[in-house]
Amino acid sequence: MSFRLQPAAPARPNRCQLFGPGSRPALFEKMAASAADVINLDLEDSVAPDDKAQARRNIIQAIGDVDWGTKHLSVRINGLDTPFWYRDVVDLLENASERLDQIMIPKVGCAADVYAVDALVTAVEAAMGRRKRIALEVIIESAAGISHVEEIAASSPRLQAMSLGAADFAASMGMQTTGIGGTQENYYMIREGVRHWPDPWHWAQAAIVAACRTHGVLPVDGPFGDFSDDEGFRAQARRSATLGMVGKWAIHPKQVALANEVFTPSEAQVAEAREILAAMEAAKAAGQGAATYKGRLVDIASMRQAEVIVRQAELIGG
Ligand SMILES: CC(=O)SCCNC(=O)CCNC(=O)[C@H](O)C(C)(C)COP(=O)(O)OP(=O)(O)OC[C@H]1O[C@@H](n2cnc3c(N)ncnc32)[C@H](O)[C@@H]1OP(=O)(O)O
Ligand SMILES: O=CC(=O)O
Ligand SMILES: [Mg+2]
Repeated sequence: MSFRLQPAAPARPNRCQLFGPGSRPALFEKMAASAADVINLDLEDSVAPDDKAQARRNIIQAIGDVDWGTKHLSVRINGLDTPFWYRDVVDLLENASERLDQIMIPKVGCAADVYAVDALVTAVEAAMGRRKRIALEVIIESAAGISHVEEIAASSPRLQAMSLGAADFAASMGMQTTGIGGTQENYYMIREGVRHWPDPWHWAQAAIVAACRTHGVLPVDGPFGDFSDDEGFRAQARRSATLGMVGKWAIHPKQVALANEVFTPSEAQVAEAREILAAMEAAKAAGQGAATYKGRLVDIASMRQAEVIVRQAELIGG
């Protein structure tokens, strides 16, 4: 381990981020009543250009009027390549109540993109005398974003979370698919005549997790478009959780329970983690750094692995 300790990511649950278009205010109360940890009110790609101004007004009003409980409340602004983003930031921070927790920046391609939003947020916060410091989250969803993922993760002390946006990522990379996340029919290997489908998102996810863990940011898996396919969602989410991601987006309310299920460690996982910690405490007391647990090696690294699971459960209240 480097002498620089790995910074901890923000200690808040982020198992599911539920999205809804800012142009459909009828959904806001339903989003607030959901079991998602994070709410993303959208001004970007789910809102048509002619509806952007009204969507901003809807969101500003709802931030103050709706009871969001303890949810982490985030608004996705428009990308820096559009004429909309600066007005999104200015209108939100001049007019929305202090209930707003976070701004999500889509299509981030380099650290300077985050710097630009941070500078504007900082200026408007100061001018308005806002007391709550707004957090930032970013979406990695372009070739530039994944190429600069590490500098983006290090770009601002406001940065709390980073998601993979599979739809725009696929488009930017020129991937031959219209699917949003999940297994891709033509991405397969053949062994002895049998097809196997590897995960085309794996490397981007692993790069995001490494960048996030280096800089104390929460790594999150983005959308899974086919909301009729529960098992497909589960499989994608389980792969993400196994790689170190803390949560996943829901683009339909039926995906919230699926994400919460996968990103909440099961009772069996937590019990096993606690048993490993106990086995290692006993080993240490006996002057040993390694022990046998259920016929397999556990050592001091196993304690760090077990602690990840116990910490996740404690964060969620398990
Ligand atoms: C690639 C990306 O950028 S993804 C992120 C941006 N995209 C989004 O934000 C899209 C979010 N999702 C949606 O807009 C919608 O869920 C859609 C368009 C996919 C489907 O909408 P609908 O056709 O209304 O869905 P459906 O009829 O299945 O809805 C079932 C119920 O869930 C409600 N519902 C639908 N979407 C949401 C939502 N996002 N949040 C909360 N409730 C919702 C509906 O109002 C309906 O409620 P009811 O039973 O009380 O009538
Ligand atoms: O914004 C999300 C995406 O998948 O694109
Ligand atoms: Mg996108």
